[in-house]
Amino acid sequence: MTALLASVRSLKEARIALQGGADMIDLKDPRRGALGALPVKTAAALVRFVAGRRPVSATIGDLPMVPARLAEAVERTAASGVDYVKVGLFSSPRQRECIRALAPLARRGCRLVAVLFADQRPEWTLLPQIAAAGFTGAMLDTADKARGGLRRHLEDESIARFVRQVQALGMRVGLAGSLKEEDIAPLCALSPDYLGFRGALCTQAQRTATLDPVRVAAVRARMAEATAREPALLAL
Ligand SMILES: O=C[C@H](O)COP(=O)(O)O
Repeated sequence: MTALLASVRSLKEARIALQGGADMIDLKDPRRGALGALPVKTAAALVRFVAGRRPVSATIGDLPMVPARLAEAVERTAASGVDYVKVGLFSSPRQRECIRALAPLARRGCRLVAVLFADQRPEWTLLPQIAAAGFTGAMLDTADKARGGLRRHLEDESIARFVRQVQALGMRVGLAGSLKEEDIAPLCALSPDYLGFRGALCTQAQRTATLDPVRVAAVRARMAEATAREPALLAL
């Protein structure tokens, strides 16, 4: 069943996401970029607030592909107590070096999720290395939120290949990137583990605005409807 990941930046938003039925609480400051990071103290306070009711993930920020900087940011973020740390693999010749630099952290038990960007010609060939480095999951997202959503940049067939490949490598797979309500059914049909949302959950669909309980409920309802159809689709 595809689960609902909701990106939140405050305690008030975390409460709305929990009450609205989000399955994963994702800590992020959308004003600071696609994977904008919250201060570690704020993240730790949010982890205490969620108190195990749902798994919690957090982003490390839109950082340059410098291995030591990523490793340091992952350690700092993990110290907040989150269950998963999301690392953006932005377009760069140093992506493989960065993945290698994070492997020791994965070996020490840090649950890492690699985020590839649909609007930056993501390299599916990185996936085996990501799995071998011990990452728990891989996600697709978009880096430039002004340039349209995931399905504007990649055909559904290509997204389906990503989902299958990540799952075949034994990792959990998530899809995000300015997803709208109408994207939910076609993407749930691909059976990813997570669909991730921020903009669609906010007032006037502005990702830098505040989570709106009415929108959270609408997305939750669409997800419930679409996931109810998943077993039937799988049986085809
Ligand atoms: O991880 C999920 C993201 O926060 C999605 O944000 P977005 O829906 O605004 O692209």
